[in-house]
Amino acid sequence: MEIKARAPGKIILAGEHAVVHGSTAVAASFDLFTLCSLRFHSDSGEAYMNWVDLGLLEMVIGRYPFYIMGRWVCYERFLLWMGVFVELAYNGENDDTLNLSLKSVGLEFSWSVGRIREALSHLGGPFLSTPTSCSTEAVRCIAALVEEQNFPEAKIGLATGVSAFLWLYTSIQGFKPATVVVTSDLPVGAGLGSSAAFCVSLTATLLAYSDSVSLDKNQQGWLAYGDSDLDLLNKWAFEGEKIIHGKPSGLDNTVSTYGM
Ligand SMILES: Nc1ncnc2c1ncn2[C@@H]1O[C@H](COP(=O)(O)OP(=O)(O)OP(=O)(O)O)[C@@H](O)[C@H]1O
Ligand SMILES: C[C@@](O)(CCO)CC(=O)[O-]
Repeated sequence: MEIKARAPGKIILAGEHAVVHGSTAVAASFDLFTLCSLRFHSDSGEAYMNWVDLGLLEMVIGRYPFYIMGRWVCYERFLLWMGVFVELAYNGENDDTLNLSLKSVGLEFSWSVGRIREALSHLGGPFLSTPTSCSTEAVRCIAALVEEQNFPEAKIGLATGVSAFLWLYTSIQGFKPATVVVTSDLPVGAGLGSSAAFCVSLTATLLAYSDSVSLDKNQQGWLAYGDSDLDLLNKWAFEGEKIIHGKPSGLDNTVSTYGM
């Protein structure tokens, strides 16, 4: 199953920047969105595992030639291995990786989940229902994972977004192979809240896959989060914003979460 979530940008009508120092601001969301989609590889992985298990079993049985109902077993084995190869070809993506595709900024990343676990599992997540700040130690470990990706120098400003992704993903979903694709209508760094829309849409897909929010996934079209779920979403998005901004006021993620 693939889940998609979208979150809008924001515009500040009065109080831009002063809001960071505690002043009141007036802001609104508007109809440019960041869209995030998430698909866990294990959705198709079970079938693949079954074929491999069967294949291994057959390898053992196949060593001993015998007849079943007048036919040689090796005929069965041929069919079985054909099945394994077809399944492997189908599930080319069914590996142990976490893939992040940032379409609108032209960046692609892929980590082995084993490597992410090695770097981050000692931090104690997943935290899911308890929005948790990225500690200095976590920042250091995540920075190592980002550096290993040979981030293009010209786009190094976007590295904070990738760090926020790794923190939100592992804190909410732990260490699962998946593919995440992000597209956006919003220009980056233009004061229109692209970082908040990034954090909100990403968090919304991650939470939608958890038991912490209640969504009727049988409904067609876009679903809306309920009030208490929006609160959890907003708090996690704020933790992502802190990684990107340092000391944000929380206005951007709040407008993007509760906006249109
Ligand atoms: N579509 C996206 N894909 C990846 N990262 C993104 C995306 N949009 C925003 N970001 C992250 O957010 C950062 C931009 O945040 P920044 O605060 O500089 O701009 P903004 O959020 O557009 O503006 P403002 O906060 O003033 O409204 C990027 O450097 C990147 O880390
Ligand atoms: C308003 C904001 O976009 C800063 C703009 O200078 C972000 C924040 O509130 O932290």
